[in-house]
Amino acid sequence: MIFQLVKEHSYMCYYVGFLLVFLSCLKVWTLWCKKNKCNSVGIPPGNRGLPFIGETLHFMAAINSTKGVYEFVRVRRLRYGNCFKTKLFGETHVFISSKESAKVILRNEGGKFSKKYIKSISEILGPDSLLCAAEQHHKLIRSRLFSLFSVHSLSSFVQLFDQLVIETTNTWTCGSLVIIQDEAFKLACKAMCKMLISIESGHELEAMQKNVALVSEAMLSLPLRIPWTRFNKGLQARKRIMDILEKVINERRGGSATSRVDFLQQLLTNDNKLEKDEVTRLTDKEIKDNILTMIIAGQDTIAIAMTWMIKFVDENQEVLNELKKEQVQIEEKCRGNVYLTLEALSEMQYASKVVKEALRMASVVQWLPRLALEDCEIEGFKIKKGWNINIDARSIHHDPTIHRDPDVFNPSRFPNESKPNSFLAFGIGGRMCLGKNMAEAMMLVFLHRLITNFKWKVIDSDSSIQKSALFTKLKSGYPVRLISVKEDDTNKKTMINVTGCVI
Ligand code: HEM
Repeated sequence: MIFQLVKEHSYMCYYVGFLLVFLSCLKVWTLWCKKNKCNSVGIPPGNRGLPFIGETLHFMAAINSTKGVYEFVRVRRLRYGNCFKTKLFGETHVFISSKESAKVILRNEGGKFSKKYIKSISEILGPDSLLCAAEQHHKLIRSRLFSLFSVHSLSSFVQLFDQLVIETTNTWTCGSLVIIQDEAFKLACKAMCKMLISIESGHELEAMQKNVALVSEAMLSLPLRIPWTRFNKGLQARKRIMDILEKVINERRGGSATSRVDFLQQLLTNDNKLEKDEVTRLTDKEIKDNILTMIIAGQDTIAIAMTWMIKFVDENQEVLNELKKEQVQIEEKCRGNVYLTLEALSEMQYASKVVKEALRMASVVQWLPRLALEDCEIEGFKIKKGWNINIDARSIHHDPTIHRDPDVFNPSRFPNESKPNSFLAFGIGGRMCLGKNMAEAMMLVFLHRLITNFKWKVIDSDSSIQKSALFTKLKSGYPVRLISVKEDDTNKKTMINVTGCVI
Protein backbone atom coordinates (compact mmCIF):
# COMPACT_ATOMS: atom_id res chain seq x y z
CA MET A 1 0.00 0.00 0.00
CA ILE A 2 2.80 2.42 0.98
CA PHE A 3 4.67 1.36 -2.12
CA GLN A 4 1.57 2.19 -4.15
CA LEU A 5 1.27 5.62 -2.47
CA VAL A 6 4.93 6.43 -3.09
CA LYS A 7 4.57 5.41 -6.71
CA GLU A 8 1.52 7.59 -7.24
CA HIS A 9 2.94 10.63 -5.40
CA SER A 10 6.64 10.31 -6.20
CA TYR A 11 6.98 14.11 -6.55
CA MET A 12 5.90 14.35 -2.86
CA CYS A 13 8.94 12.26 -1.90
CA TYR A 14 11.22 14.69 -3.67
CA TYR A 15 9.66 17.61 -1.78
CA VAL A 16 9.95 15.86 1.58
CA GLY A 17 13.55 14.83 0.84
CA PHE A 18 14.47 18.34 -0.22
CA LEU A 19 12.78 19.78 2.91
CA LEU A 20 14.72 17.40 5.18
CA VAL A 21 18.06 18.29 3.54
CA PHE A 22 17.22 21.99 3.76
CA LEU A 23 16.26 21.75 7.46
CA SER A 24 19.44 19.80 8.26
CA CYS A 25 21.59 22.41 6.50
CA LEU A 26 19.75 25.17 8.37
CA LYS A 27 20.40 23.42 11.67
CA VAL A 28 24.14 22.98 10.89
CA TRP A 29 24.38 26.61 9.79
CA THR A 30 22.62 27.85 12.97
CA LEU A 31 24.88 25.75 15.19
CA TRP A 32 27.95 26.97 13.30
CA CYS A 33 26.89 30.61 13.67
CA LYS A 34 26.10 30.07 17.39
CA LYS A 35 29.48 28.46 17.98
CA ASN A 36 31.22 31.30 16.17
CA LYS A 37 29.29 33.89 18.15
CA CYS A 38 30.26 32.23 21.48
CA ASN A 39 33.88 32.07 20.37
CA SER A 40 33.92 35.61 19.02
CA VAL A 41 33.89 37.48 22.34
CA GLY A 42 36.94 39.75 22.35
CA ILE A 43 38.27 38.65 18.99
CA PRO A 44 38.64 41.07 16.05
CA PRO A 45 35.48 41.89 14.07
CA GLY A 46 35.05 40.53 10.58
CA ASN A 47 33.25 38.03 8.48
CA ARG A 48 34.60 34.49 8.48
CA GLY A 49 32.46 33.79 5.39
CA LEU A 50 31.33 30.31 4.38
CA PRO A 51 32.37 27.17 6.28
CA PHE A 52 35.85 25.96 5.21
CA ILE A 53 36.38 28.37 2.33
CA GLY A 54 35.68 31.54 4.34
CA GLU A 55 36.08 34.60 2.13
CA THR A 56 38.51 32.96 -0.30
CA LEU A 57 36.19 33.55 -3.25
CA HIS A 58 35.99 37.29 -2.50
CA PHE A 59 39.76 37.37 -2.17
CA MET A 60 40.23 35.60 -5.50
CA ALA A 61 37.70 37.97 -7.10
CA ALA A 62 39.78 40.93 -5.88
CA ILE A 63 42.95 39.32 -7.26
CA ASN A 64 41.21 39.08 -10.63
CA SER A 65 39.97 42.66 -10.66
CA THR A 66 41.70 45.76 -11.97
CA LYS A 67 41.35 47.43 -8.57
CA GLY A 68 43.93 44.94 -7.32
CA VAL A 69 43.96 42.50 -4.42
CA TYR A 70 44.28 45.31 -1.87
CA GLU A 71 40.66 46.25 -2.58
CA PHE A 72 39.68 43.19 -0.53
CA VAL A 73 41.52 44.63 2.48
CA ARG A 74 40.49 48.25 1.92
CA VAL A 75 36.77 47.51 1.88
CA ARG A 76 36.96 45.47 5.11
CA ARG A 77 39.14 48.00 6.90
CA LEU A 78 36.55 50.69 6.16
CA ARG A 79 33.81 48.37 7.46
CA TYR A 80 35.50 46.97 10.56
CA GLY A 81 38.32 49.37 11.48
CA ASN A 82 42.05 49.05 12.18
CA CYS A 83 41.97 45.39 13.10
CA PHE A 84 39.73 42.83 11.42
CA LYS A 85 39.74 39.15 10.72
CA THR A 86 38.77 37.02 7.75
CA LYS A 87 39.23 33.46 6.61
CA LEU A 88 41.27 32.67 3.51
CA PHE A 89 42.32 29.30 2.11
CA GLY A 90 40.99 27.62 5.28
CA GLU A 91 43.03 29.79 7.68
CA THR A 92 42.22 32.80 9.84
CA HIS A 93 43.89 36.03 8.74
CA VAL A 94 43.92 39.23 10.78
CA PHE A 95 44.76 42.55 9.11
CA ILE A 96 46.15 45.34 11.28
CA SER A 97 46.76 48.94 10.29
CA SER A 98 48.29 50.66 13.30
CA LYS A 99 51.93 51.68 13.48
CA GLU A 100 52.11 50.85 17.19
CA SER A 101 51.08 47.25 16.51
CA ALA A 102 53.33 47.17 13.45
CA LYS A 103 56.26 47.97 15.72
CA VAL A 104 55.39 45.22 18.24
CA ILE A 105 54.77 42.58 15.60
CA LEU A 106 57.50 43.37 13.07
CA ARG A 107 60.21 44.04 15.64
CA ASN A 108 59.07 40.87 17.41
CA GLU A 109 60.97 41.59 20.59
CA GLY A 110 58.98 39.04 22.60
CA GLY A 111 59.50 36.34 19.97
CA LYS A 112 55.74 35.80 19.62
CA PHE A 113 55.62 36.06 15.84
CA SER A 114 57.18 34.34 12.89
CA LYS A 115 56.90 34.89 9.16
CA LYS A 116 54.33 33.07 7.09
CA TYR A 117 53.20 33.50 3.52
CA ILE A 118 50.12 31.99 1.91
CA LYS A 119 50.69 28.56 0.36
CA SER A 120 51.08 29.70 -3.25
CA ILE A 121 53.96 32.03 -2.32
CA SER A 122 55.76 29.70 0.09
CA GLU A 123 55.61 26.73 -2.30
CA ILE A 124 56.87 28.76 -5.23
CA LEU A 125 59.76 30.29 -3.28
CA GLY A 126 60.69 27.06 -1.54
CA PRO A 127 60.99 26.02 2.12
CA ASP A 128 64.56 27.32 2.45
CA SER A 129 63.82 30.78 1.09
CA LEU A 130 64.87 33.58 3.44
CA LEU A 131 61.47 35.16 2.89
CA CYS A 132 59.61 32.13 4.22
CA ALA A 133 62.03 30.48 6.68
CA ALA A 134 61.01 30.27 10.34
CA GLU A 135 63.02 32.02 13.01
CA GLN A 136 66.22 29.98 13.71
CA HIS A 137 66.56 28.85 10.11
CA HIS A 138 65.99 32.42 9.00
CA LYS A 139 68.75 33.75 11.27
CA LEU A 140 71.24 31.29 9.82
CA ILE A 141 70.42 32.06 6.18
CA ARG A 142 70.20 35.82 6.73
CA SER A 143 73.61 35.86 8.43
CA ARG A 144 75.10 34.13 5.39
CA LEU A 145 73.40 36.37 2.82
CA PHE A 146 73.97 39.59 4.76
CA SER A 147 77.65 39.82 3.81
CA LEU A 148 76.70 39.92 0.13
CA PHE A 149 75.04 43.30 0.64
CA SER A 150 78.13 45.16 1.88
CA VAL A 151 78.97 48.74 0.88
CA HIS A 152 81.68 47.34 -1.37
CA SER A 153 79.18 45.12 -3.24
CA LEU A 154 76.74 48.01 -3.46
CA SER A 155 79.40 50.24 -4.94
CA SER A 156 80.21 47.74 -7.72
CA PHE A 157 76.52 47.07 -8.24
CA VAL A 158 75.77 50.77 -8.80
CA GLN A 159 78.28 50.84 -11.66
CA LEU A 160 76.97 47.59 -13.11
CA PHE A 161 73.39 48.83 -12.98
CA ASP A 162 74.29 52.20 -14.45
CA GLN A 163 76.06 50.46 -17.30
CA LEU A 164 72.91 48.42 -18.02
CA VAL A 165 70.69 51.50 -17.84
CA ILE A 166 72.97 53.40 -20.23
CA GLU A 167 73.05 50.47 -22.67
CA THR A 168 69.26 50.28 -22.58
CA THR A 169 68.56 54.00 -22.83
CA ASN A 170 71.03 54.28 -25.73
CA THR A 171 68.65 52.10 -27.74
CA TRP A 172 65.78 54.52 -27.09
CA THR A 173 65.56 57.08 -29.85
CA CYS A 174 63.70 60.33 -30.08
CA GLY A 175 60.03 59.55 -30.62
CA SER A 176 60.25 55.92 -29.59
CA LEU A 177 57.45 54.37 -27.57
CA VAL A 178 58.66 52.79 -24.38
CA ILE A 179 56.66 50.82 -21.82
CA ILE A 180 58.44 51.88 -18.66
CA GLN A 181 57.37 48.89 -16.55
CA ASP A 182 58.52 46.35 -19.16
CA GLU A 183 61.86 48.06 -19.63
CA ALA A 184 62.38 48.38 -15.88
CA PHE A 185 61.47 44.71 -15.47
CA LYS A 186 64.01 43.61 -18.11
CA LEU A 187 66.66 45.85 -16.60
CA ALA A 188 66.08 44.56 -13.07
CA CYS A 189 66.10 40.94 -14.23
CA LYS A 190 69.35 41.47 -16.16
CA ALA A 191 70.94 43.19 -13.18
CA MET A 192 69.88 40.45 -10.74
CA CYS A 193 71.01 37.60 -13.02
CA LYS A 194 74.37 39.25 -13.60
CA MET A 195 74.94 40.17 -9.96
CA LEU A 196 73.84 36.82 -8.57
CA ILE A 197 75.02 34.22 -11.09
CA SER A 198 76.81 36.08 -13.91
CA ILE A 199 74.17 35.22 -16.49
CA GLU A 200 74.14 38.29 -18.67
CA SER A 201 72.96 37.53 -22.17
CA GLY A 202 71.81 35.00 -24.70
CA HIS A 203 69.63 31.98 -24.38
CA GLU A 204 70.18 31.50 -20.64
CA LEU A 205 69.13 35.06 -19.80
CA GLU A 206 66.04 34.75 -21.98
CA ALA A 207 65.11 31.47 -20.31
CA MET A 208 65.58 33.05 -16.89
CA GLN A 209 63.44 36.08 -17.79
CA LYS A 210 60.63 33.89 -19.11
CA ASN A 211 60.67 31.53 -16.15
CA VAL A 212 60.94 34.30 -13.57
CA ALA A 213 57.88 35.98 -15.11
CA LEU A 214 55.90 32.70 -14.82
CA VAL A 215 57.03 32.24 -11.22
CA SER A 216 55.95 35.81 -10.36
CA GLU A 217 52.54 35.28 -11.95
CA ALA A 218 51.95 32.14 -9.89
CA MET A 219 52.63 33.76 -6.52
CA LEU A 220 49.01 34.82 -6.06
CA SER A 221 47.04 31.90 -7.40
CA LEU A 222 44.98 29.00 -6.14
CA PRO A 223 47.60 26.47 -5.06
CA LEU A 224 46.23 23.62 -7.16
CA ARG A 225 48.69 21.27 -8.82
CA ILE A 226 46.52 20.84 -11.90
CA PRO A 227 48.04 21.10 -15.38
CA TRP A 228 47.50 24.46 -17.14
CA THR A 229 46.79 26.34 -13.90
CA ARG A 230 48.88 29.44 -13.18
CA PHE A 231 50.19 27.78 -10.05
CA ASN A 232 51.32 24.65 -11.84
CA LYS A 233 52.98 26.66 -14.61
CA GLY A 234 54.81 28.60 -11.90
CA LEU A 235 55.99 25.40 -10.23
CA GLN A 236 57.29 24.07 -13.55
CA ALA A 237 59.11 27.36 -14.19
CA ARG A 238 60.58 27.15 -10.67
CA LYS A 239 61.85 23.65 -11.49
CA ARG A 240 63.51 24.93 -14.69
CA ILE A 241 65.20 27.75 -12.76
CA MET A 242 66.39 25.26 -10.13
CA ASP A 243 67.87 23.12 -12.93
CA ILE A 244 69.75 26.10 -14.38
CA LEU A 245 71.07 26.98 -10.91
CA GLU A 246 72.06 23.39 -10.21
CA LYS A 247 74.00 23.27 -13.47
CA VAL A 248 75.84 26.50 -12.61
CA ILE A 249 76.62 25.30 -9.05
CA ASN A 250 77.95 21.96 -10.32
CA GLU A 251 80.16 23.73 -12.87
CA ARG A 252 81.54 25.98 -10.13
CA ARG A 253 82.06 23.09 -7.74
CA GLY A 254 83.78 21.22 -10.56
CA GLY A 255 86.29 24.05 -10.83
CA SER A 256 85.11 25.89 -13.94
CA ALA A 257 84.12 29.56 -13.93
CA THR A 258 85.33 29.99 -10.34
CA SER A 259 86.89 33.33 -11.24
CA ARG A 260 83.41 34.82 -11.49
CA VAL A 261 82.72 37.68 -9.10
CA ASP A 262 79.10 37.18 -8.21
CA PHE A 263 76.92 36.39 -5.20
CA LEU A 264 76.83 32.68 -5.95
CA GLN A 265 80.62 32.46 -6.11
CA GLN A 266 80.91 34.38 -2.83
CA LEU A 267 78.51 31.94 -1.17
CA LEU A 268 80.41 28.93 -2.48
CA THR A 269 83.80 30.37 -1.53
CA ASN A 270 82.61 31.26 1.97
CA ASP A 271 81.20 27.73 2.25
CA ASN A 272 84.54 26.19 1.35
CA LYS A 273 86.18 28.12 4.16
CA LEU A 274 83.88 26.42 6.68
CA GLU A 275 84.38 22.93 8.04
CA LYS A 276 82.32 20.27 6.24
CA ASP A 277 79.96 19.70 9.19
CA GLU A 278 79.72 23.30 10.33
CA VAL A 279 76.07 24.25 10.92
CA THR A 280 76.40 27.59 9.16
CA ARG A 281 77.20 25.94 5.82
CA LEU A 282 74.37 26.42 3.36
CA THR A 283 73.21 23.35 1.47
CA ASP A 284 72.89 23.55 -2.31
CA LYS A 285 69.12 23.50 -1.84
CA GLU A 286 69.32 26.54 0.47
CA ILE A 287 71.60 28.33 -1.99
CA LYS A 288 69.24 27.62 -4.92
CA ASP A 289 66.08 28.68 -3.06
CA ASN A 290 67.73 31.90 -1.99
CA ILE A 291 69.18 32.83 -5.36
CA LEU A 292 65.65 32.42 -6.74
CA THR A 293 64.29 34.46 -3.80
CA MET A 294 66.66 37.31 -4.52
CA ILE A 295 65.84 37.31 -8.23
CA ILE A 296 62.12 37.45 -7.43
CA ALA A 297 62.43 39.87 -4.49
CA GLY A 298 64.65 42.22 -6.45
CA GLN A 299 62.87 42.28 -9.76
CA ASP A 300 59.12 42.79 -9.72
CA THR A 301 59.26 45.10 -6.70
CA ILE A 302 61.89 47.35 -8.18
CA ALA A 303 60.36 47.48 -11.67
CA ILE A 304 56.96 48.37 -10.22
CA ALA A 305 58.41 50.95 -7.84
CA MET A 306 60.33 52.63 -10.67
CA THR A 307 57.22 52.81 -12.83
CA TRP A 308 55.08 54.40 -10.11
CA MET A 309 57.90 56.83 -9.36
CA ILE A 310 58.00 58.04 -12.98
CA LYS A 311 54.20 58.31 -13.00
CA PHE A 312 54.11 60.35 -9.78
CA VAL A 313 56.91 62.61 -10.98
CA ASP A 314 55.16 63.16 -14.31
CA GLU A 315 51.92 64.07 -12.56
CA ASN A 316 53.73 66.61 -10.39
CA GLN A 317 55.58 69.00 -12.68
CA GLU A 318 56.98 71.09 -9.81
CA VAL A 319 58.67 68.00 -8.45
CA LEU A 320 59.96 67.19 -11.93
CA ASN A 321 61.45 70.67 -12.31
CA GLU A 322 63.14 70.54 -8.90
CA LEU A 323 64.46 67.09 -9.71
CA LYS A 324 65.81 68.21 -13.10
CA LYS A 325 67.70 71.06 -11.47
CA GLU A 326 69.40 68.70 -9.03
CA GLN A 327 70.13 65.94 -11.53
CA VAL A 328 71.57 68.25 -14.20
CA GLN A 329 73.94 69.71 -11.57
CA ILE A 330 75.04 66.23 -10.54
CA GLU A 331 75.54 65.26 -14.16
CA GLU A 332 77.77 68.30 -14.67
CA LYS A 333 79.75 67.37 -11.58
CA CYS A 334 80.21 63.75 -12.67
CA ARG A 335 81.21 64.59 -16.23
CA GLY A 336 84.61 62.93 -15.86
CA ASN A 337 83.16 59.59 -14.73
CA VAL A 338 81.73 57.02 -17.10
CA TYR A 339 79.34 55.62 -14.51
CA LEU A 340 77.57 56.96 -11.47
CA THR A 341 79.19 56.22 -8.13
CA LEU A 342 77.84 55.78 -4.61
CA GLU A 343 79.20 59.25 -3.79
CA ALA A 344 77.21 60.75 -6.65
CA LEU A 345 74.07 58.99 -5.39
CA SER A 346 74.65 60.34 -1.89
CA GLU A 347 74.44 63.85 -3.34
CA MET A 348 70.99 63.19 -4.80
CA GLN A 349 69.20 64.53 -1.76
CA TYR A 350 65.99 65.64 -3.41
CA ALA A 351 65.86 62.54 -5.63
CA SER A 352 66.20 60.36 -2.49
CA LYS A 353 63.10 62.04 -1.09
CA VAL A 354 61.32 61.42 -4.40
CA VAL A 355 62.24 57.72 -4.18
CA LYS A 356 60.99 57.47 -0.59
CA GLU A 357 57.76 59.32 -1.33
CA ALA A 358 57.12 57.11 -4.39
CA LEU A 359 57.62 54.02 -2.24
CA ARG A 360 55.23 55.38 0.39
CA MET A 361 52.54 56.32 -2.13
CA ALA A 362 52.81 53.16 -4.23
CA SER A 363 53.20 50.74 -1.27
CA VAL A 364 54.42 48.07 -3.65
CA VAL A 365 54.38 45.40 -0.91
CA GLN A 366 50.96 46.08 0.53
CA TRP A 367 51.00 44.02 3.68
CA LEU A 368 53.63 42.15 5.66
CA PRO A 369 52.60 38.64 6.73
CA ARG A 370 53.36 37.07 10.11
CA LEU A 371 52.19 34.09 12.17
CA ALA A 372 51.16 34.25 15.85
CA LEU A 373 53.26 31.67 17.70
CA GLU A 374 51.16 31.96 20.86
CA ASP A 375 47.87 33.44 22.09
CA CYS A 376 48.26 37.18 22.58
CA GLU A 377 46.41 40.48 22.55
CA ILE A 378 46.65 43.09 19.79
CA GLU A 379 44.74 46.37 19.62
CA GLY A 380 42.68 45.10 22.57
CA PHE A 381 41.60 41.96 20.68
CA LYS A 382 42.43 38.33 21.43
CA ILE A 383 44.67 36.74 18.81
CA LYS A 384 44.99 32.97 18.80
CA LYS A 385 48.11 30.92 18.25
CA GLY A 386 48.35 29.87 14.59
CA TRP A 387 46.50 32.87 13.17
CA ASN A 388 48.05 34.79 10.30
CA ILE A 389 48.68 38.45 11.15
CA ASN A 390 49.11 40.87 8.25
CA ILE A 391 50.48 44.35 8.83
CA ASP A 392 48.64 46.60 6.41
CA ALA A 393 51.54 48.79 5.26
CA ARG A 394 49.50 50.53 2.60
CA SER A 395 46.94 51.79 5.06
CA ILE A 396 49.66 53.03 7.45
CA HIS A 397 51.32 54.85 4.53
CA HIS A 398 48.03 56.56 3.73
CA ASP A 399 46.96 57.34 7.30
CA PRO A 400 46.24 61.11 7.55
CA THR A 401 47.14 61.09 11.27
CA ILE A 402 50.66 60.01 10.30
CA HIS A 403 51.22 61.70 6.93
CA ARG A 404 49.62 65.05 6.18
CA ASP A 405 47.54 64.95 2.98
CA PRO A 406 48.62 61.34 2.44
CA ASP A 407 47.33 61.16 -1.13
CA VAL A 408 49.43 64.12 -2.26
CA PHE A 409 52.84 63.29 -3.78
CA ASN A 410 55.06 65.54 -1.72
CA PRO A 411 58.71 64.45 -1.47
CA SER A 412 59.45 67.43 0.77
CA ARG A 413 57.42 65.82 3.56
CA PHE A 414 60.60 63.90 4.35
CA PRO A 415 62.50 64.00 6.67
CA ASN A 416 59.96 65.95 8.80
CA GLU A 417 57.34 63.22 8.64
CA SER A 418 59.77 60.37 9.23
CA LYS A 419 58.02 59.04 12.32
CA PRO A 420 59.28 55.74 13.68
CA ASN A 421 57.55 52.62 12.32
CA SER A 422 55.45 54.60 9.85
CA PHE A 423 57.46 53.92 6.68
CA LEU A 424 57.14 50.22 5.95
CA ALA A 425 58.04 49.97 2.25
CA PHE A 426 60.96 47.70 3.17
CA GLY A 427 59.56 46.47 6.48
CA ILE A 428 61.30 46.98 9.83
CA GLY A 429 63.02 44.72 12.35
CA GLY A 430 64.86 41.46 11.80
CA ARG A 431 63.06 40.63 8.54
CA MET A 432 63.60 43.99 6.91
CA CYS A 433 64.41 43.90 3.18
CA LEU A 434 68.03 42.89 2.61
CA GLY A 435 68.10 44.73 -0.70
CA LYS A 436 66.87 48.10 0.62
CA ASN A 437 70.03 50.08 -0.21
CA MET A 438 70.36 48.33 -3.53
CA ALA A 439 66.74 49.08 -4.42
CA GLU A 440 67.08 52.77 -3.53
CA ALA A 441 70.30 52.99 -5.54
CA MET A 442 68.63 51.39 -8.59
CA MET A 443 65.75 53.83 -8.41
CA LEU A 444 68.15 56.80 -8.20
CA VAL A 445 70.24 55.60 -11.15
CA PHE A 446 67.16 55.01 -13.30
CA LEU A 447 65.69 58.39 -12.35
CA HIS A 448 68.97 60.17 -13.08
CA ARG A 449 69.43 58.68 -16.55
CA LEU A 450 65.81 59.19 -17.54
CA ILE A 451 65.60 62.77 -16.33
CA THR A 452 68.93 63.89 -17.77
CA ASN A 453 68.45 62.23 -21.16
CA PHE A 454 64.76 62.45 -21.92
CA LYS A 455 61.52 64.28 -21.73
CA TRP A 456 58.46 62.15 -22.25
CA LYS A 457 54.77 62.25 -23.05
CA VAL A 458 52.50 59.75 -21.35
CA ILE A 459 50.41 57.69 -23.75
CA ASP A 460 48.21 55.94 -21.17
CA SER A 461 47.93 57.32 -17.65
CA ASP A 462 45.33 54.80 -16.47
CA SER A 463 45.99 53.69 -12.86
CA SER A 464 44.25 50.30 -13.12
CA ILE A 465 46.12 47.45 -11.50
CA GLN A 466 47.10 44.33 -13.39
CA LYS A 467 45.01 41.29 -12.51
CA SER A 468 46.60 38.48 -10.51
CA ALA A 469 49.62 40.55 -9.56
CA LEU A 470 51.09 40.13 -6.10
CA PHE A 471 52.28 43.74 -6.07
CA THR A 472 50.60 46.96 -7.22
CA LYS A 473 51.60 46.53 -10.85
CA LEU A 474 50.19 49.03 -13.38
CA LYS A 475 48.05 47.29 -15.97
CA SER A 476 49.11 49.65 -18.76
CA GLY A 477 52.79 49.26 -17.93
CA TYR A 478 52.95 53.06 -18.32
CA PRO A 479 53.71 53.64 -22.00
CA VAL A 480 55.46 56.90 -22.83
CA ARG A 481 56.69 58.56 -26.02
CA LEU A 482 60.27 59.75 -25.52
CA ILE A 483 61.87 62.97 -26.59
CA SER A 484 65.63 63.01 -26.16
CA VAL A 485 67.48 65.84 -24.53
CA LYS A 486 70.91 66.02 -26.18
CA GLU A 487 74.15 67.81 -25.70
CA ASP A 488 74.96 70.51 -28.24
CA ASP A 489 78.38 71.12 -29.78
CA THR A 490 79.46 73.34 -26.94
CA ASN A 491 78.91 70.52 -24.49
CA LYS A 492 76.02 72.31 -22.84
CA LYS A 493 72.70 70.70 -22.15
CA THR A 494 69.96 71.94 -24.42
CA MET A 495 66.46 70.76 -24.89
CA ILE A 496 66.23 69.45 -28.40
CA ASN A 497 63.76 71.25 -30.56
CA VAL A 498 60.97 68.74 -30.54
CA THR A 499 59.68 69.68 -33.97
CA GLY A 500 60.17 66.68 -36.12
CA CYS A 501 59.80 64.29 -33.21
CA VAL A 502 56.57 62.38 -33.58
CA ILE A 503 54.81 62.58 -30.26
C1 HEM B 1 61.65 48.72 -4.38
C2 HEM B 1 62.09 47.50 -4.25
C3 HEM B 1 61.87 46.62 -3.07
C4 HEM B 1 60.88 46.66 -2.13
C5 HEM B 1 59.69 47.61 -2.06
C6 HEM B 1 61.13 45.58 -1.20
C7 HEM B 1 60.35 45.30 -0.10
C8 HEM B 1 60.57 44.24 0.75
C9 HEM B 1 59.72 43.90 1.85
C10 HEM B 1 58.48 44.67 2.26
C11 HEM B 1 60.23 42.79 2.43
C12 HEM B 1 59.63 41.99 3.57
C13 HEM B 1 59.75 42.66 4.91
C14 HEM B 1 58.96 41.96 5.96
O1 HEM B 1 58.20 41.02 5.73
O2 HEM B 1 59.08 42.42 7.09
C15 HEM B 1 61.42 42.42 1.69
C16 HEM B 1 62.21 41.35 2.00
C17 HEM B 1 63.32 41.00 1.29
N1 HEM B 1 63.82 41.65 0.19
FE1 HEM B 1 63.12 43.33 -0.63
N2 HEM B 1 62.25 44.93 -1.60
C18 HEM B 1 62.75 45.52 -2.73
C19 HEM B 1 63.88 45.18 -3.43
C20 HEM B 1 64.72 44.16 -3.09
C21 HEM B 1 65.96 43.88 -3.77
C22 HEM B 1 66.56 44.68 -4.91
C23 HEM B 1 66.48 42.76 -3.18
C24 HEM B 1 67.79 42.10 -3.47
C25 HEM B 1 68.14 41.33 -4.30
C26 HEM B 1 65.57 42.36 -2.12
C27 HEM B 1 65.75 41.28 -1.30
C28 HEM B 1 64.93 40.97 -0.24
C29 HEM B 1 65.16 39.82 0.63
C30 HEM B 1 66.27 38.80 0.50
C31 HEM B 1 64.15 39.85 1.59
C32 HEM B 1 63.95 38.89 2.75
C33 HEM B 1 64.55 39.47 4.02
C34 HEM B 1 64.34 38.59 5.24
O3 HEM B 1 63.28 37.97 5.39
O4 HEM B 1 65.26 38.54 6.06
N3 HEM B 1 64.52 43.24 -2.11
N4 HEM B 1 61.60 43.33 0.68
